[in-house]
Amino acid sequence: MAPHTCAQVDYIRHNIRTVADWPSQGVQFRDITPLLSNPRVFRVLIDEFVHRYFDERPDLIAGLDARGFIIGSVLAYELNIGFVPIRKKGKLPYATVEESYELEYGSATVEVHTDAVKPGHRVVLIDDLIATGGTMMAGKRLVERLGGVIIEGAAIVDLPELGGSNKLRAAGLPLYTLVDFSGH
Ligand SMILES: O=P(O)(O)OC[C@H]1O[C@H](OP(=O)(O)OP(=O)(O)O)[C@H](O)[C@@H]1O
Ligand SMILES: Nc1ncnc2[nH]cnc12
Repeated sequence: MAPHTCAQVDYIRHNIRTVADWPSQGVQFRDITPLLSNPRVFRVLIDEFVHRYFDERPDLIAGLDARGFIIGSVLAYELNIGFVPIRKKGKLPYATVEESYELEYGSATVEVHTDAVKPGHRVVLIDDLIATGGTMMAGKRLVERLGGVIIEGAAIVDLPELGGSNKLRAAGLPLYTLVDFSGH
């Protein structure tokens, strides 16, 4: 399938809203909700990821709570494969494994059901954004603890100045991101 063009990536970039000093002073929050509310740009966005993974035939998409659920579940549906939610602690009812990590503005623990990923399953991890990389790294560890094999981590936005994408690549996780934001 056709790879994306600059026009498609620019269209996505221009529909991400930046909110200064939210949720705390000094944070430039990259808000993806305009990508979701406009059906044309939402389709372009999802198609980017569908094209990326169509020939790869992963077994599962694992989405990170909460914004990774929005794009991850639609992507899994389009690829006709299963979706696994990696949730913030305390929301999943069955047996789980968990990992804790630091965020740009706080700390968190995520968990996944122990039967959600089978040994040898080929998994794409997806989220909206990579900042410090802590969330994606925790997702990687969870999938690998269950015996899954991660094809790639994917996100709409990378904030390279926060160092997460470099850290993840150095830890052996290939990454696919559509839009970089640096500075203000
Ligand atoms: O690379 P990191 O430093 O880990 O940061 C990226 C994560 O932070 C945001 O989620 P947040 O924890 O704010 O939760 P939300 O999706 O529920 O809003 C974002 O959606 C990513 O999941
Ligand atoms: N700057 C940012 N914008 C949106 N989501 C984030 N998650 C962590 N840092 C973020």
